[in-house]
Amino acid sequence: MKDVIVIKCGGSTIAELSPEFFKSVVNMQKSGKHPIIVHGGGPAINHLLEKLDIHSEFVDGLRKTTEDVLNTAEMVLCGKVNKQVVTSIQQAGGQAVGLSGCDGRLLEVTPVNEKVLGYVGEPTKVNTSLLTTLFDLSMIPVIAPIGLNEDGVHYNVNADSAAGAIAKALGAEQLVFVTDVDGILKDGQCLDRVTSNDIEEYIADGTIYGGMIPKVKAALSTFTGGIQSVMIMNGKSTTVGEDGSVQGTIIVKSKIELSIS
Ligand SMILES: Nc1ncnc2c1ncn2[C@@H]1O[C@H](COP(=O)(O)OP(=O)(O)O)[C@@H](O)[C@H]1O
Ligand SMILES: CC(=O)N[C@@H](CCC(=O)OP(=O)(O)O)C(=O)O
Repeated sequence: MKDVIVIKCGGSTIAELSPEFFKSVVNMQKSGKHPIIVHGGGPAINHLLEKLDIHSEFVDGLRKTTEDVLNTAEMVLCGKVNKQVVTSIQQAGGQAVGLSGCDGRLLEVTPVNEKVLGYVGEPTKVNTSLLTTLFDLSMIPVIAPIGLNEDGVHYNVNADSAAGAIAKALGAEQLVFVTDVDGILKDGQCLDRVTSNDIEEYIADGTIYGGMIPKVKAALSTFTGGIQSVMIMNGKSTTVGEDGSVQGTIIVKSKIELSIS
């Protein structure tokens, strides 16, 4: 769907996003685009897990999720972070509706690897008509990455995967990852151009690790959905133009390569 811009706001940077950032999202909508925010909240989840003395660890950027971890993640993402983002948009003059992937069965998932990761889900189905209905009401959807399976069991979903699946399902015009680094770094330099083969190599040799892995995987997965460009950018310096253009560093331009805009 033309004019849909999916903006994934990482937990690494969400607290630092400026009022101007949210104003630019609202202006984007006023100019006829349909922005959707998908947010993370990894550091806030870590903080509450530590307070509750619940152990958690990551495997290739995905959090191993026991029932206690799931309950904590859901409380933080849906109860706290989601409502903070909704409020920020409303303070910037827009109208926003906060949803998790469970609301309206927005994000149906299957387990990624129940044995290793527990309650971690990979999106399989997106309720796109719920999102387009919100567009018709001039609402900006703000989505927390908790999904559910066919039986209604809740799963923790990496926010990058959720954003990729939503962008792909809607045939979005653009997918933007707002995070705490300028783009994909190698030996301290931000890379201009990265092929899908490079991505495999960089994951294998450790250049791309941790939280960057779900981002590049989500970026690659959107290509089959017709996305033309995926950007990774630093939330500390992010502004979004009214036309949906984003001042950033890296664009995935085709099915196989990332390149600077
Ligand atoms: N090659 C890479 N280039 C840049 N960042 C990388 C790379 N490999 C791993 N990372 C890590 O990915 C992090 C961003 O992912 P993450 O911490 O999950 O942020 P977010 O909450 O925004 O999703 C960076 O802060 C960095 O530590
Ligand atoms: C399965 C999985 O890893 N879920 C993530 C969901 C939040 C998230 O993705 O937050 P960021 O965008 O800040 O990384 C987690 O529990 O941290």
